[in-house]
Amino acid sequence: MADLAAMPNSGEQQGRDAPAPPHLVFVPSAGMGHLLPFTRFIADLANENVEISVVTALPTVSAAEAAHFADLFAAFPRIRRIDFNLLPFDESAFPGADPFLLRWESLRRSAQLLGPLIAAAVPRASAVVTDVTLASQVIPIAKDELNLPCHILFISCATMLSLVAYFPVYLDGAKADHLVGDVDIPGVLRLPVSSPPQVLRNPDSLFTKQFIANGRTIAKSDGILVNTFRALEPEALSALNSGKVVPGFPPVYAVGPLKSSITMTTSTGSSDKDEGAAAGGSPMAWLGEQPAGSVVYVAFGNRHGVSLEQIREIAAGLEASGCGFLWVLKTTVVDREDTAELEDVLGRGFLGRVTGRGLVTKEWVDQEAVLQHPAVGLYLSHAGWNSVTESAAYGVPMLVWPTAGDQRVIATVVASAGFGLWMEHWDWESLVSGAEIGEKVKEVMGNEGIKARAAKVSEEAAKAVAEGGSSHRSMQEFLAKLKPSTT
Ligand SMILES: O=c1ccn([C@@H]2O[C@H](COP(=O)(O)OP(=O)(O)O[C@H]3O[C@H](CO)[C@@H](O)[C@H](O)[C@H]3O)[C@@H](O)[C@H]2O)c(=O)[nH]1
Repeated sequence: MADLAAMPNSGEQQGRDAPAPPHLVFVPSAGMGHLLPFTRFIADLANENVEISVVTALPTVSAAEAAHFADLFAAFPRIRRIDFNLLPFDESAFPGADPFLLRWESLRRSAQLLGPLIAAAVPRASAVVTDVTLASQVIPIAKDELNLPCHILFISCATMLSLVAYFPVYLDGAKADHLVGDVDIPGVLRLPVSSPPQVLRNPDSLFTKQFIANGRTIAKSDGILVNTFRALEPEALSALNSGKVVPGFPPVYAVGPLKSSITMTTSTGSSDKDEGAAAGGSPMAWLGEQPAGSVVYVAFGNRHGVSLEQIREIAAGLEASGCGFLWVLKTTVVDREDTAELEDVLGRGFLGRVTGRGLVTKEWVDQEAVLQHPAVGLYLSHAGWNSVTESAAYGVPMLVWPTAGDQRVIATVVASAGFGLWMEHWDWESLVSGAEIGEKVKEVMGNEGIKARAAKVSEEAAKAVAEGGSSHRSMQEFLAKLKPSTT
C-alpha cells in the first residue's frame, strides 16, 4: 500500500524555495460504485507530491460507505477529512425514488455549503475534483465562487461519458416531445434506443433532470479523469479528445484501470472474516480448494437487488451448468443491508444439493481478490463499470447481464473489446430461465477465444498503468497542470 506518511508537508519539509505541493479537494458522491473509484484514485495519488482533502457527506447512505470512509482515513492518516453536514431534505416529495438518486439530490441541494468549506481548507485548495452527479452544482462553486480549477472523476466508461456529454446536444436538436430514440454519438457509436438508461425517456424524472444539467456543465470543467484505458475504448477517447463529440470539450484523461489499495476491514468485514455468514465457509478459503478456472463468480453490484423469482432461476442455472460457483447474493437496493435468509431466498434444498460445489454469501467479499484468484474462470456480472474494469485488469472472461442505468452502454464496451459475451435479450423486466442461464455459463466457460482475449486485455491494462504506459502518462499530464497551493 502506498504510504501517505511519505507525502511532503506543505511547510517545513519543503526546500525553502520549492513551491508548496498542490492541494486537491475531493467532493465524492454517494453509492459504493461511485465511492470506490474515488478512493482508488486518491490512494494512487498517495505516491505523488500532493496534499489531499476529502469532503465527507454526513450521514452516509449505507453502512458499507461509512466503513469505506473509515478505512480510507485509517489507511492514510495524512488525508484531511472535511465534514459536510447535509441540509434537511424532504424525501417524501419523490416517492419510490432510489435512495442513491435521492442522496445525489440532497447533496446537490446542500452544495451551497461547499464554498465556505473548501475556502477554509488549509493549505489553500488548488483544485477541486468531483463526481459527475454533482457537476452542475460543484463546478460553478469551484470556478466562479472560489476561482479554482474543477475536474470530474468520471466513474463509468468513456463511452458513457460521450453519452453524458452529447445528450444535451442531441436533445437540443430533437423534436419537441424529447422522447429518446437512437442516439448517434459523433465518432463513437450509434446507441440503439434500448441502450441509454431507460429513465432518460422520461424528461420529468429526477434522474433525467440531473443528467441533463450535469451533461451541460461538464463541458465547463477543466478536465475529466476516467477510469478506463486507451486499448479498451480507443474510439470514444479519441472522439472526446478531438472535439468530435462536443466541440471544445475539456481534456479527457484515461487513468485506469484504478485498483484498490485499501483493505475493507470495518463493519462490512473482510473476505476472510466472514466465516459463517456464507453458506459453505469463507469465500477465499473455499476458492483455494477449487481447481484452476473452474468457478463462476456471480455478483450484480451494490445497487440493484434481483427479484426472488429470478434468483431461483439463477440458482437453477448454476446448478444445471455443472460448474463451481461463488455467488454474492443481494435482494435489496442499499449496499449490503439485506436481512433475508439464504435458505428462504434460494428455496429449500438448494444449498444442500450444491454443497462443496457452490458457495453463496450475502456478505461483502473482496471482489478484486476473488477475480485475481486462479480458480475463477468466469464472471457473471451486471456490467457495473468498476466490475468490468476489474475483470479486464485481472483477465477474467465475462458473461454480462446489464440490469439498469449505464450498464447496457458498458456491455457494448465488453462485447467490442471481446473479453465477454453480452446477452442482449437478458434484462430484469422479463424472466430469464435457469436452463438458458446454465447453457450460457457452460458455453462461455468453454470459449477459448474469449479466454484468450481476456488475457490480452489484462496485458494491455497492465501496460497502460505501468511507467510510460498510456494511463500513467495521462495521470502525469493531469498532475503537471495542477498549481501549487498558495497557503
Ligand atoms: O461484495 C462486494 C460487492 C462489490 N464489491 C465492489 O463494489 C464495486 C461495484 O461496483 P460496480 O461494478 O460499478 O457496480 P455498482 O455498485 O452497481 O455500481 C454503480 O456505479 C457504477 C459506476 O458508475 C455503474 O457502472 C453501475 O451501473 C452502478 O450500478 C466493485 O468495485 C466491486 O469490486 C466488492 O468488492 N465486494
